Amino acid sequence: METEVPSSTGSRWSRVASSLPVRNVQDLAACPEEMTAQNLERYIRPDIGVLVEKSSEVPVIDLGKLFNPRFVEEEAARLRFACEDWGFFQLVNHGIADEIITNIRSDIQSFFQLPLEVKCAYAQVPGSLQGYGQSFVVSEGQKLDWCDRFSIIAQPPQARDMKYWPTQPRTFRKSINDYSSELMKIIGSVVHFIAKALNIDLKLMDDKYVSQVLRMNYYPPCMTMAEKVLGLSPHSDASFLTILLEINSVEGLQIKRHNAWITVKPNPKALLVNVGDFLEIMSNGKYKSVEHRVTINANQERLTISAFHFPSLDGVVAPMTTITEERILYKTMGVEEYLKIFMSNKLEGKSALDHAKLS
Ligand SMILES: O=C(O)CCC(=O)C(=O)O
Ligand SMILES: [Fe+2]
Repeated sequence: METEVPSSTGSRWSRVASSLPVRNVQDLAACPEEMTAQNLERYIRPDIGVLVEKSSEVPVIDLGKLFNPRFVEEEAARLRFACEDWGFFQLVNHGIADEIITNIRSDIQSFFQLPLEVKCAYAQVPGSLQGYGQSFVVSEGQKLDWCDRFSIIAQPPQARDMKYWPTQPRTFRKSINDYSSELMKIIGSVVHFIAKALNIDLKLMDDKYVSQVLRMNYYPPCMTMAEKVLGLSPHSDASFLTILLEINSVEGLQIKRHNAWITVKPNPKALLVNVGDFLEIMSNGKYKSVEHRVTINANQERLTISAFHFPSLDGVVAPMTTITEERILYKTMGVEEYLKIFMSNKLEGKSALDHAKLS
């Protein structure tokens, strides 16, 4: 492996996001004899809760309609409602070529099928955010997620450590690169319509989505106690906007709504977009960064790729006084400072957003 020192932006990211090492769950789940009560103890949650609603549909937004003068007004109103009321929407007619989606799906599946040592080797990038395993493991006693993740910085081009990106499967770098670039275009369009909906100058949002971190999530099935573990603990995203692609249409994502957990039905044609903490702060709470989590299946694995879009680490995010005549509810937050709070053990059960709220 090459040992060149990654770019300074890369190492700054890694200072923000360090994690304690834990065992890979894909490996654990593949060894029935190791699925002992003792080995599973750190994953079992006493508090999963059963308030699950199945019926409600996450709003669907058609990107084609937003670009069509005949439909734009109606569709923009639906976008506004989705961001205010749900914090989530399914983006259809997004325009990414089928081939690009098919390739990223197939390469992520192949990547997670590689032997553990191979995947781990790709993760050993000194001073970089790139990593394989679980993020956010900050204390020895913490409950663990039933999930393995592989993260990389994908944008901006000068900050990514492309030379360390996996070369297996052979087409992986190209698939990641193509998918990442397409998302940058889409996010630009979505932000354009969000700025319109909020009635603010688009320029004020230009710098809010320049960085993109991709996280590929692998949730193994858990035969023995699927209903007692979580793939991902409840959280809101410390991003401006997140775009999720479900790789294999296996259910698992739940959104908190009116104090119940709503299971999102996979839609292979859609990208799932959600408002992150930075957009909540910027919109002075008008748009909501909603809590979500991932549950586990007994027999089927689930795979997804999350794309988190952020301002640059040097940036700040402040509530836009023009959006609202109401009282300012959030502090001006440095992006790096906020991410450090989000990923640190200083939360003491509070959400990172609480640190951004003015009392
Ligand atoms: O994998 C999923 O369904 C959700 C992932 C997610 O919420 C995240 O990566 O922040
Ligand atoms: Fe998330």
